Amino acid sequence: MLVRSDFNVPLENGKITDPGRILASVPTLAQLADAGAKVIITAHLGRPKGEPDPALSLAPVAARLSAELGRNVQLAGDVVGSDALARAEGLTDGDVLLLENIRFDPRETAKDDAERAGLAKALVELVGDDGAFVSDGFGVVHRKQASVYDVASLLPSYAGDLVAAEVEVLKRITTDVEHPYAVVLGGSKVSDKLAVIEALAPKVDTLVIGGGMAFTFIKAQGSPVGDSLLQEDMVDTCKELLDRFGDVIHLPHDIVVADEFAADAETSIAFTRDGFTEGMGLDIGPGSVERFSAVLRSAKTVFWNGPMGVFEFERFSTGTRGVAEAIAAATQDGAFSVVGGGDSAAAVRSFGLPDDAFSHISTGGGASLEYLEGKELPGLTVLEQGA
Ligand SMILES: Nc1ncnc2c1ncn2[C@@H]1O[C@H](COP(=O)(O)OP(=O)(O)OP(=O)(O)O)[C@@H](O)[C@H]1O
Ligand SMILES: O=C(O)[C@H](O)COP(=O)(O)O
Repeated sequence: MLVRSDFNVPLENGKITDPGRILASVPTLAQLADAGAKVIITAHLGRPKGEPDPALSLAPVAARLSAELGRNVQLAGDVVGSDALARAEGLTDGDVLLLENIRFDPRETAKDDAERAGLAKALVELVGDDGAFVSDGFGVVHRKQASVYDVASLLPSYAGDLVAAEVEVLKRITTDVEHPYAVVLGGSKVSDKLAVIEALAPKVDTLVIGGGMAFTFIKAQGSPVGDSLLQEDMVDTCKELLDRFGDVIHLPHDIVVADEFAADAETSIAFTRDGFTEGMGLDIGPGSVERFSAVLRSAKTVFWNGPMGVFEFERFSTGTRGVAEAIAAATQDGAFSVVGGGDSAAAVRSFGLPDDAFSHISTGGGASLEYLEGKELPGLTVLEQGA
């Protein structure tokens, strides 16, 4: 049995700082192993450049998964090479084998269909032609990649329990949504996530934008943003979005500016209307936290993806904490709230907020967003079409 999981967890000095995605994957894996399947798991970590990168090895994941499953999880030394093949052949019923980071193989993310198909075939060889595929990495179902998409057309394929549960929750915030509906976007995957704004803006009452996402908009408003994260080629798109949806989009009006990207950086507050020419914006400012919190507290439905700042550094975590607390307060007042994304979930947990402070903590960031956008998710479509 081949299982695609999403173990793309945050790491700090080789240590997993939030095991949420691993824990969410355990029930499906335990069920399969308990039923006596020979379980071969494929997953990615980070964005290696199509070649092995020891810093992005799945070794810490294998160790944590072994502990959570209460079974030894072997880690193959390669993706689909001789070690993976030998280990796969040696599996007995109930054994669990984790393949090394699938993105160490350039075919995983190749644009060329034939290249991806080559890797998918190699994965099938590991489980044998009479094997099956369980797609359980919800966070990655928006990627048309070999281990998510192509392999599903070669084997009988099923959605795992995690994927099914995530889709169920997201359905609830795409149909008959209770208003006011607020979506909060932040984080660093600017080019991925700017594209969803056009689709989401007409559906929501409020679109709060913070984190690295905000600076392309601030530049579009005509203010300099120093060395902040910026998607230069999207500045014109952001101008258009502000023209069309200016009444829905809420941008930070103040920013915490750091003199360098460091935990102990010197900081100052800049007003967005003036901008700043030196340093980089690493958090939303205190005035923005207050304004964003006020609007979020009165929402009846909230979806949040992407931290408001570099929350990993205490000094730049205030904005993310403020937004998290406001959404938790709205939830307590009866709002339906979903927090999505590896780092967003990690942020919430690092503030000591319990998971049940929100209606649902999703393992999908980009995947959830694209689902809400109404986009077809290749990793789900291929399951519906069948092998
Ligand atoms: N102003 C900023 N400048 C640079 N990085 C930022 C800024 N604000 C937030 N970030 C970084 O964004 C990262 C998280 O962004 P990301 O878009 O990956 O969110 P996510 O919740 O993990 O969603 P996904 O699951 O789609 O990856 C964090 O590591 C955080 O430090
Ligand atoms: O973190 C995520 O959103 C998923 O694991 C997908 O990762 P990716 O954005 O690098 O494809």
